[in-house]
Amino acid sequence: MAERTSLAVRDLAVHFEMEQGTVRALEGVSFDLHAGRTLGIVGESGCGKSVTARSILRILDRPGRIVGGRILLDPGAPGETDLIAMNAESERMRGIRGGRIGLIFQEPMTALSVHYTVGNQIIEAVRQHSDLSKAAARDRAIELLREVGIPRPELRVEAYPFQLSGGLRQRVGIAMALAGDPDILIADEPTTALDVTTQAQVLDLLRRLQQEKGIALMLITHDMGVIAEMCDEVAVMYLGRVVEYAPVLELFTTPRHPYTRALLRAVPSILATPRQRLATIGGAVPHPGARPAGCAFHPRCADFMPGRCDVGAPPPLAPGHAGASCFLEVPA
Ligand SMILES: Nc1ncnc2c1ncn2[C@@H]1O[C@H](COP(=O)(O)OP(=O)(O)OP(=O)(O)O)[C@@H](O)[C@H]1O
Repeated sequence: MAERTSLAVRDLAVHFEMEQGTVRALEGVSFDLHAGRTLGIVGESGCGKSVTARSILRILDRPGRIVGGRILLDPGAPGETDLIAMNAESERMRGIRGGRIGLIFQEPMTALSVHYTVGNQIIEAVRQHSDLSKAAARDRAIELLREVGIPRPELRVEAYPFQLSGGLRQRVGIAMALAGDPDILIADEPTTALDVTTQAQVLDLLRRLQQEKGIALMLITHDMGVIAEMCDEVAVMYLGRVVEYAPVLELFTTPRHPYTRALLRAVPSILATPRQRLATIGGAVPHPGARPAGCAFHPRCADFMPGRCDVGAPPPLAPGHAGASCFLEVPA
């Protein structure tokens, strides 16, 4: 059966207008999310992973602005919708945010309030995206807590977030993300704040939910171990661009972009110690406001070709096709 593309991001560009000038946080970012599959987005801090997620959900922080591209929900289907063309605060976009597309944060307290019980917060989220009565929504909240593996959910529904451990709180965060019955989930570093054992449990949970529900999952991480364990395809980002896109096995066996190779070299014991965080690679990521000419990675690149890589930008990737945006891929 042909896989269904749930979301297609095309040539997404995001700018932050700062006093010091325009920061081009994203430039020409393209990728697809497919039902039942997981796309990993990986790269060092500041490469644009969170800005990508927040753009899809239309919750970009000011002064961030989407200045180009398309974000197509159900691309090619009769109901295809470009999320960029929608008013971020419109009722329809609010329905999509948390309804069709759920978001799991690194720190679950970003999504939870300290003032209300977890039950009341999930009930509220369920009711925002359905016509259920309060009593039926409460039953649904208990069912969601059970689904995410919270023991004794009929008691825990009355707990306040601060009464739960970090791991249980993240499970509640996942239950909140599932409250609108989404078919697309965006998880932004969902396990970074957790200890190693809890990380493994939360990743298992995400994988199980994704497979059972056929969800299209976009998983943002720094962590090549998480990528290896969880993802079908991977987009490697550097300074606001996707520099390599590949099926996960190809990425680890035949990485094509020197940046991907550097990331993998920085985690030499990847197979021995999964979930190890990326070590830093040589040099620092430049600020997007001071993007180097040519290929932005050239000052740190082991394969730098003077007169080529510092002059023109390598051709961008064709969306959905494996490859690297690098002059090594292009005949001289
Ligand atoms: N609120 C903001 N104001 C100004 N610039 C911002 C803001 N948020 C993001 N940026 C710019 O966008 C770039 C990308 O940020 P983003 O948060 O997407 O990176 P990231 O890859 O998610 O990093 P991390 O792994 O640290 O979360 C930043 O380097 C910064 O220049």
